[in-house]
Amino acid sequence: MTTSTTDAKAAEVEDGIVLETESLTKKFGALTAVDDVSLQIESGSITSIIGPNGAGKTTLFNLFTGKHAPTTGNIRFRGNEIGGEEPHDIVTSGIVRSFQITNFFDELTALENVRLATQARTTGFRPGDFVRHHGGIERPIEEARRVLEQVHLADVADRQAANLSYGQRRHLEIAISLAADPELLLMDEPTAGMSPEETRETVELITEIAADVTLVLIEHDMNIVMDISDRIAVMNKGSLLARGTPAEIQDDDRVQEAYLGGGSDE
Ligand SMILES: Nc1ncnc2c1ncn2[C@@H]1O[C@H](COP(=O)(O)OP(=O)(O)OP(=O)(O)O)[C@@H](O)[C@H]1O
Repeated sequence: MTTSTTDAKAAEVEDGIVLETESLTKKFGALTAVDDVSLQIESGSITSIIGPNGAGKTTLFNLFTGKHAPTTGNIRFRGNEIGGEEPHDIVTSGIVRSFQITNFFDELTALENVRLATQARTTGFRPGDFVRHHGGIERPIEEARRVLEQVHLADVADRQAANLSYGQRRHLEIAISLAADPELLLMDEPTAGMSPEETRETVELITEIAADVTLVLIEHDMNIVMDISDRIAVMNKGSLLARGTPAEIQDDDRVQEAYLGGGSDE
């Protein structure tokens, strides 16, 4: 994303709030997975969502991406209600989720994988749709190269995805997400399973990406959470227990209690 595009998008965000939930609730039968959550995500910030197992973090992401429709309550993205919208429409509007599971074609190169994503955005071509032809691919390729550079994979652009290291494959996932030109990127445990070196590189990459894109992370590693977050939202048993800066969260007795009482994810 270019700086001018980012500026233009940021200017459209009222009060600097890019995503807002209001009394958001999701029930699965008798179970309330997300319970009356009102949360604001500021444009340009890194927000980490933390909480013990089963706290509702993934369900919250699934509500943001349209995988689940809210039972009650609202989700507004740049002022527009998106609760219950189709996943594809939500991606198009600017919310993209980066998956921790591999979500690309092993037999294609890194560049080809990202190019499918840039092509999907610029020409309507969908990954997996190899039959229809939608005209020129120079621009998508150019964009794909730029995105690979952004995630420090330019050197391995022509290597098959199958032959990338674990850390590189995870960065390729991030590249594919960025290729959709998101305004808000949701990342689910971006450093899970990584070596300390890969973790360090990924944390660095996340802070670089945050210059262009608003980020919301689900992250279990408290060192990373405290290190990179502007804001932390703590969930417990579906509810938003606390929200604040890393310093505020560290000092919050309710948070300590929830983690000690409810068991942590580690
Ligand atoms: N599709 C579903 N159907 C029924 N129950 C669900 C569904 N998805 C989640 N749940 C339940 O909702 C609650 C919240 O789950 P969720 O996965 O959102 O928690 P989480 O905070 O992401 O946990 P973890 O850190 O373990 O991934 C859990 O009790 C879970 O079993």
